[in-house]
Amino acid sequence: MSVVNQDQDGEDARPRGRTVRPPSWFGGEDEAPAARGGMFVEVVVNRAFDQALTYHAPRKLVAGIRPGVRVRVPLGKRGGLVTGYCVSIGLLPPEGLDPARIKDVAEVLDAVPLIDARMLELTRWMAGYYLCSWGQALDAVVPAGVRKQAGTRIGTFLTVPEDARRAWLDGSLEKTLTAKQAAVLDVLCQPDGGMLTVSDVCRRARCGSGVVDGLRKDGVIHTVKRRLSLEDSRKEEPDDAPPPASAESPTPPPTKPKLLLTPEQQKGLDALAPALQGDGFAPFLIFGVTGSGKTEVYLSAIEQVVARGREAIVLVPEISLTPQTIRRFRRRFKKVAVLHSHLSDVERHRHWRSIAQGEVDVVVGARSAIFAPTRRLGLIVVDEEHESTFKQESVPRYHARDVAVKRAQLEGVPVLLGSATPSLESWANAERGRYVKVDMPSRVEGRPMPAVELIDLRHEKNMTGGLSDSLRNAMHQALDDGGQVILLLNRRGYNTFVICPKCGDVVKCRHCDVAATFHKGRRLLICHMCDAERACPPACPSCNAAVLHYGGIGTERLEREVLMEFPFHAARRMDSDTMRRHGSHEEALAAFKAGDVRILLGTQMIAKGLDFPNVTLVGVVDADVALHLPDFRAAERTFQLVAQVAGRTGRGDRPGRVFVQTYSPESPAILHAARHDYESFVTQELPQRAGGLASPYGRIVRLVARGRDEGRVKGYLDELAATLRARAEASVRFLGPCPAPVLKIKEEFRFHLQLRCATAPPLRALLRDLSSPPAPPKVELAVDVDPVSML
Ligand SMILES: Nc1ncnc2c1ncn2[C@@H]1O[C@H](COP(=O)(O)OP(=O)(O)OP(=O)(O)O)[C@@H](O)[C@H]1O
Ligand SMILES: [Zn+2]
Repeated sequence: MSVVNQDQDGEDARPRGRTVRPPSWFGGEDEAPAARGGMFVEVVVNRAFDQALTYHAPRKLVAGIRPGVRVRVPLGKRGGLVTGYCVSIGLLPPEGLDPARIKDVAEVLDAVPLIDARMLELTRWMAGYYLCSWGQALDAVVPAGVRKQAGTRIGTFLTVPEDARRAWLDGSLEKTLTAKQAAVLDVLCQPDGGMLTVSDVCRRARCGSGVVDGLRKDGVIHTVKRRLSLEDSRKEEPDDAPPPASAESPTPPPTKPKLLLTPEQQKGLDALAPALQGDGFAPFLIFGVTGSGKTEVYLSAIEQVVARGREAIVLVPEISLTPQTIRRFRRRFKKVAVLHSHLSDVERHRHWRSIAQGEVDVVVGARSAIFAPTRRLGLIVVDEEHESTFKQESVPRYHARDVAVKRAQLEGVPVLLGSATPSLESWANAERGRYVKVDMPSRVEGRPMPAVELIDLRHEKNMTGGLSDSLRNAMHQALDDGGQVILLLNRRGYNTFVICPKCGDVVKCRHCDVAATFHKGRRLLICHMCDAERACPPACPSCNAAVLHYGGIGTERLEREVLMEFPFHAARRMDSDTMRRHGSHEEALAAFKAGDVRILLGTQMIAKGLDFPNVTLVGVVDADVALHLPDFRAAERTFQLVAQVAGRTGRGDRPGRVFVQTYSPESPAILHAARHDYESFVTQELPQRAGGLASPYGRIVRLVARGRDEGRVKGYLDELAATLRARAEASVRFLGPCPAPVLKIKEEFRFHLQLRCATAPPLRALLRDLSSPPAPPKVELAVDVDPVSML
């Protein structure tokens, strides 16, 4: 039970409206603060500015204040209270600061620190690296549910003050009380009477609450308010609270014996062994083709670490948090916490507490699980390390893989980055000797990689509904042979654009500068940027021509084609339109696993990580979707997507086939993906990056200004760019400012500026302070370090 407010009684009795003592500026009439027995604390608040602020903790708060607890402190001219994190404590104020001008901490919010010293260090690194404030980084680390103490509540308890207790014990008090009042005192002065609510006391003393009220008015008993811990809050309100989301999941009985590692897996594990047994930072890149059994290596590595009494954090992309993945961990470890984005605040708080209390061995989760408050971390694993979803697209714009490497370094533990298609950044780090590369070049059980055929769409005559004759025939064959089929089309909706054949205008979203997508099921045009809907216009909005042409194929249209062509085989579409409901993802994958669904079609959510042995055919309906985006990673993304989806087949006893439909069969990304040849792709792609100082040869910071007034946004970014140019070292290269590839989103115009440099320090020095010129009203500036999205 954590005590937040030990003030006896008073709390309730105080006249309403009286607030906490106003922040005091130490005036001349007071003694020096240190002389009053206080301490000086550095506090970080969630504001855009970077420094920690110094406050004075008065003597009564000193006992409860420690680095990592949250405090309420006055901020600004009016001294309104804000919440911040105490990051350090000292007896003396920082040099040069007039102690007389230091304000008081008003309240300490946490009984135990929410973050430890290493997390403080990690967040400070994040602030410096990602050019955000320390407070913003701290708030990202501690989940909202923990900050709000979701699931706990404040209870009111009765106590007997010391003088009354003595009077009760020597019998002098009893004479002045009625029988019922005496019964109440009797209950409260019992050894277990320390933490009872009014209703507890009334029940035990068999009296009404009026008796208690009378005693309170007479000052014989007092009330205290205390925040109940999660567990006690639950005990107090059994009907109110949801059943505990157990961090310790019921462990399903092991249905399969543990796999015997293949020689290649064993070799990989042997390469990790010294690091797993040692105490030091050791980063590895596990480069293993699809189906090489990387997960098995992670599991064995984690076993070694858990056997030493340490904990492991495993990061996976959110879409890979499938029941299949979770089962694989739960079969092997008793105490697994799964952190996914559907957790309620209360569930997240419970997981967080049980991890912090050392009750969990393995934390499996998406991006933010990298901040899990483990006590004796022994290993971090980042699976599918190339996935762009590890990057957070709001402040702090961190990349969980890179934070994982930093955290491993600070905690002195090994970190495993695994992928069949590593990011070029990680690959370059391995080449430069920063990471140790562990190769797993073949599939388990000697299974061959699937044969890939490229279908050149320029020569295909008979394309309906997105399927070429060859792909169609291959599907028939695979299904007739009892196999299952995966079809990837990374574009949802029915038609991807609506165009006027007369004037050539495309119907756009009313709020964004993008073509609206036709969703036939809903008979609407929908914007994929802002989700705004509009009715299908009866005529061209620009020239009023009566007939509009609907073109471009999305998953909804593909589904219709598949249903018509294969009416006797159950098909399922998986995209964010059909998978809205919580649990629908699991349900669809279960039906596919059971063989009830024979054709699985969808967007990238079906392309990665799935392990279904009966899939004998994969079709990539349009490999070019991302190939021509204005983004230096377009080729890399295309390669990864095609190689990953191709890897979903041939994972069982039967060989797999892959058909890739493309208009660019000579493009290196597609050609090398078809040959499962990562290294040739990289060899070809890296030199393209070097010249432009693109990552991994250069560090990039992208500044995006946005606002409703186009001229103002443009003017501001131009001015900012000019200011920065004047200050920048010669080694910093400027790209822009110019309109962002998507000029307008949700009525806001966007301009961007990229700064590139071979090393990070000149960029950081340049961008630390972006306060001048100040952004005009209603213009926002986003600073994105190591940007992943360029649109
Ligand atoms: N030693 C082994 N013996 C037999 N089967 C194994 C062994 N190791 C792994 N497997 C099986 O091989 C399949 C692929 O393994 P896993 O999912 O770990 O591959 P992966 O390298 O993570 O692939 P991907 O990158 O494509 O997701 C799984 O079904 C797994 O159960
Ligand atoms: Zn829109």
